[in-house]
Amino acid sequence: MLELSHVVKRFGRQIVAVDDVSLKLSQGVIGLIGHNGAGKTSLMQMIATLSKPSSGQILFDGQDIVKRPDAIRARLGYLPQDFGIYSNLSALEFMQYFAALKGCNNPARLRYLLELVNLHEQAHRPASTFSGGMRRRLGIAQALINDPDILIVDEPTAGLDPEERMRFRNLLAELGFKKLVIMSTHIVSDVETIATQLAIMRQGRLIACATPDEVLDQAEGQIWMAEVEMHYYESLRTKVHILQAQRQGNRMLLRILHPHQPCIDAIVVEPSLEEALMAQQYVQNEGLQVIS
Ligand SMILES: Nc1ncnc2c1ncn2[C@@H]1O[C@H](COP(=O)(O)OP(=O)(O)OP(=O)(O)O)[C@@H](O)[C@H]1O
Repeated sequence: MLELSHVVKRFGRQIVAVDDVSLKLSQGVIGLIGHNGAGKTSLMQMIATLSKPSSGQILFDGQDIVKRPDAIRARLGYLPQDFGIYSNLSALEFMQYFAALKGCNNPARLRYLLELVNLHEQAHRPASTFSGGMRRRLGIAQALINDPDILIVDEPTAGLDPEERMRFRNLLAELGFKKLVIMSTHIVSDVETIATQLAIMRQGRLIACATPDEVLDQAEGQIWMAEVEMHYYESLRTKVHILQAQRQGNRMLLRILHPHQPCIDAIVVEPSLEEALMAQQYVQNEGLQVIS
């Protein structure tokens, strides 16, 4: 459905925000993961036709979206990172406003969407009084007005409380059964349970694209747990990559990233997805140091 081929986005001469990204996506939830400045927003804005690639090509159902932006715009929903609601419109009026902009005249659909995002009981309340999570859910509802095939959501869970986060995740997971949902985040737990694929970006480059299980498999045998004396911890930490250190009296309980047993008594453990992603980025970036 969506095919990116050698996509580059430059800002001026110095900044390469997206660096030679190639990717094929169909339906499901794609978790676009990367630190601040990795290039996630720049990539999403190009897919949403809000900016053009400096080079490379993005095809939607075989059509070049730079040459034919309308082809994808009609089938796209977009929730930007800084989606703000500042007016005194009620939730329903807000939806009606966006529906008019998108040429949709279907009151039943607007009611259905407010129900879908669980805001139907607040339909007449001013949206400016909504919590962060409610605003984002309203943002999703407006992004779905045209029943898009592709839904792009940029850091949608930033600033949400745990319950709102969970609701939001469930909503995106449901949508991902039928549509292509591209969700950017730097919080792994946001996509851990719902992503069918993870696209991992670092400094503009796509360093991996794999299912969560594949990412976990690749880190198998590299995450270790050890309990060590404090003085040993001090020397060990300069030689291996410590993912987590927890003090327990005079000892330290450690989770360590290493290609083989990093110290006596260390036992290999199942990686969490976050650890597996760190393993992947670490290997790509610095290489694992082998201690003798
Ligand atoms: N309009 C712009 N002009 C100049 N540089 C830009 C512009 N937009 C983005 N950049 C730069 O491009 C790089 C990638 O930024 P981008 O916003 O795409 O990253 P991101 O992964 O979405 O980060 P975040 O998680 O903070 O939103 C950064 O170095 C950023 O400073």
